[in-house]
Amino acid sequence: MTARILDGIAAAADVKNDLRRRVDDLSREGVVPGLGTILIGDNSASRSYVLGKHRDCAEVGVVSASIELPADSTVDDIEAAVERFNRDPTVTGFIVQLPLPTGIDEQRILEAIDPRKDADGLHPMNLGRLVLGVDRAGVDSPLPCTPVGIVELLTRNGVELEGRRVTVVGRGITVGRPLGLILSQKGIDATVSIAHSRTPDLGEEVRRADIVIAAVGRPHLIRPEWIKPGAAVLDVGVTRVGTTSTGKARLAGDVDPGVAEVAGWLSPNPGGVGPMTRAMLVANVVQMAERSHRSAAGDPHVALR
Ligand SMILES: Nc1nc2c(c(=O)[nH]1)N[C@@H](CN(C=O)c1ccc(C(=O)N[C@@H](CCC(=O)O)C(=O)O)cc1)CN2
Repeated sequence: MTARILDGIAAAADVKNDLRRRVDDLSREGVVPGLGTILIGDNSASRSYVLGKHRDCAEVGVVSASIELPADSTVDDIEAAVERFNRDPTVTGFIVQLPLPTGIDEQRILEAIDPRKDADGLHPMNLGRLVLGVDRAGVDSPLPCTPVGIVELLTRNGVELEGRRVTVVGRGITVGRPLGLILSQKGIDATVSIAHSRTPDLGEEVRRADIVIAAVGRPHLIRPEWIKPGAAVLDVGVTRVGTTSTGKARLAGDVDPGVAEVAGWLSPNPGGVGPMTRAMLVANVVQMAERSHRSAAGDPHVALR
């Protein structure tokens, strides 16, 4: 068997086509959604992801602004940048690119973001709403981009989630933890296990899964012999494993390439979950612009707090 490809570039293009129409509708009402990004330090992968986010915004007519700070910035410097975007009316939603330089308290920075402008859905108020399974007055809170991108990639390819066993490998804040909550929500109804670096027999956890999502950053950790034939496998993690002869970074995903011979579906890496993460960020920004426009127009169902 050779796995069918979960093509993130194609699915992200479809998502962006839908978004372009929503952005056009907003612009007819004089509203232009705006993304802000804050990049601290000189991590080349982070820089490339942020550039991709600005490119995606431009493709659909969302404007974007960036703040770049040096690696030796203090918490106060970063909080000042966050405050600038909190107050900037042209920025509908913004993100602080992670990881932050060593020594910076990530939680403190995320908590400084106005939850109404939290385009990553990583503010404790928005994550708390996800845990509780509640919306504000029927208005969805922003959800973290990679988990929602994974759900979209699966559903757009017709991979059923209801009643399926999903093993998520990784318990980080941007992927594993929120993904487990989203997949087990009412309406999606998957049965989820979260495995991690201390799981005693990872192979055993992966073997029972209909869907495996690997987000740990350990090259080729997921072995072909662990995969249930026909399962869907999503490769999220990426690790730099050296440099090519032309000096470019050589990258490896979390999934061994041999998995393609056993799985029913496989997301390439690159070209799978990454483009969907970016598309979902643009979707969050557009949704936030729609919400604040409706609220300003006096829609009683949009109570913003
Ligand atoms: N503030 C955030 N920081 C981080 C997040 C996040 O969701 N919010 N997630 C990851 C990184 N990430 C998003 O920022 C991200 C990772 C990968 C890609 C992507 O498009 N990958 C491409 C390859 C692109 C390239 O090589 O330059 C692909 O997979 O095809 C986008 C976003 C950690 N930080």
